[in-house]
Amino acid sequence: MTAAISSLRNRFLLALCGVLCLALLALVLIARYQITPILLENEDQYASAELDRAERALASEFDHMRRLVEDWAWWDDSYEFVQGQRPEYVDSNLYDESLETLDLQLMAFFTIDNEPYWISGFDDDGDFTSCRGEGDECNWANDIIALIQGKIDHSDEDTHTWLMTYPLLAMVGMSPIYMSQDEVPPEGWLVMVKPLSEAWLMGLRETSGIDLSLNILEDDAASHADTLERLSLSQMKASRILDAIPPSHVLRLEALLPRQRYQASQETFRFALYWTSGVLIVTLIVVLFLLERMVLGPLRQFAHFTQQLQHHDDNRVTPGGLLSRRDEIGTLMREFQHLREHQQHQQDLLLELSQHDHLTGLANRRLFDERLGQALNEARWKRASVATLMVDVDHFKAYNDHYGHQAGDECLVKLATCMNQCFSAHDQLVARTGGEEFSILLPGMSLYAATERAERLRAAIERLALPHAMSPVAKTVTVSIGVEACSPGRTGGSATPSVLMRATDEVLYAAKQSGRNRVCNRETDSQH
Ligand SMILES: Nc1nc2c(ncn2[C@@H]2O[C@H](COP(=O)(O)OP(=O)(O)OP(=O)(O)O)[C@@H](O)[C@H]2O)c(=O)[nH]1
Repeated sequence: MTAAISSLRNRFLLALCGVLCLALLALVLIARYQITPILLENEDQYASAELDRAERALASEFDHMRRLVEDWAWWDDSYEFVQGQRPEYVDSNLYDESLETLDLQLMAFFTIDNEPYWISGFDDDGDFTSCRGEGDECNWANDIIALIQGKIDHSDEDTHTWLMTYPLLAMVGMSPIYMSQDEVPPEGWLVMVKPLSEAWLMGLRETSGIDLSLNILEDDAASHADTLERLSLSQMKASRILDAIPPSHVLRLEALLPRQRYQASQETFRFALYWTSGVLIVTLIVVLFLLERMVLGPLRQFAHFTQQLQHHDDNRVTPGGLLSRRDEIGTLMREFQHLREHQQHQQDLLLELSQHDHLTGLANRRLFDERLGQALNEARWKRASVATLMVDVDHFKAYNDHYGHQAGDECLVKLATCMNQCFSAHDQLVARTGGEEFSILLPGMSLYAATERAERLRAAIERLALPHAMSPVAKTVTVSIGVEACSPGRTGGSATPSVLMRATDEVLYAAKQSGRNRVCNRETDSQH
């Protein structure tokens, strides 16, 4: 789990997914708190405009009613009728078909004193009645008449229209009755009551193009503000209270409206959201792909390379593709390469220092022992012999004491050079294994051959003729050499470095004991 999270790729993936989620969340929040309120406000305005339109359609019905009632009220026959002069007016005008044609429920004439003069209309059972004043036959209309009388009481001498909710839902038109030509005071009032039937409402719906309905609420405390109820995602209901009598019954105009704009806007927003999400996801994939190609892949290759180095595969070549890059990874790789080369150089130097003598540059004891061990192993396997020489400078203490330590050093260097020249084959090794003591490894060489080569070395040193005034052996610097060799036949292939060197040291000791400036091996040693 930790490894999964610590992976750079997974962390990038997580970070980019986080960014994607934040972006989507931001979009949703913008939609919720910025766009949706605007859409809802637009919807409120649209609903209000539609209610205005419905009211205008209703107003044209009022106009129609006004013209109708004024037509009849300003007719001379009507004027004379309310004066009581035209008894035939009833039969010729106020009959059932006449009212049906005009689509009226009731037509009532009032005297100027606000008393009912004549009432014609259909009762609750649809039976037609026409009677004078408030005759018993017209009792069914008493409530309507009382309401109209109340209106007449409070009105000026002008045409009025209004809506009535009780005892029936109707549109009422009321006009003073005038003579058409003469300027005379009104003689009474003509009132027409048109029921707002379902058929009328259908007509209103057709002319307005709005799904309208009129509902009566027995709640005079209802709010007069427009209300909007969102019924579903596709439909809403806008309501407005209309002025109507009596006040105890409230008339509410309701319009069922489609929510096309809201739906279209939502659809558009959803479309934008999907596209944005899509673009973000594609961006994320592209970013991840580029990241993988440009950064993570090379980094993984680099990490793999360093792991191989760690597992001691030091010879591995730094991937050329990474080295040749011109970006930061290329710089990193080149710096790493420089560091590696520097480290390699330091390592070589350390190895050199740890395996060589700083004065003479010859191998030291550590390298000599290592190479001797290898040579013995190889000889065992090849069934070959290995010879070793130990070279000691005679009376070197006296040399030092006489010529000084510095001159002693120089003498040692010259001797080392001479030994190197004498044993320069690639498998031969000259080492400084003590202060003024040297050891020489001669793989594949017999005791005899090694003794002969040792002798040549001794002579070569003698020929150097390095002055040694204090030496009791000679006037020049001389050396004593012990020679030993192990051969498969003699040692059975079981010789070890320490055994061989101890044996060599013993014959060197013998050479010293027998007078110095000589070469000794076990055979010459046994002769002494
Ligand atoms: N100048 C110099 N002298 C060294 C160095 N290493 C060892 N010596 C000297 O070599 C001398 C060795 O002395 P000894 O061990 O007594 O041997 P020796 O005088 O050569 O006598 P024999 O070996 O018995 O012939 C000492 O005086 C050391 O100080 C070195 O690196 N430089």
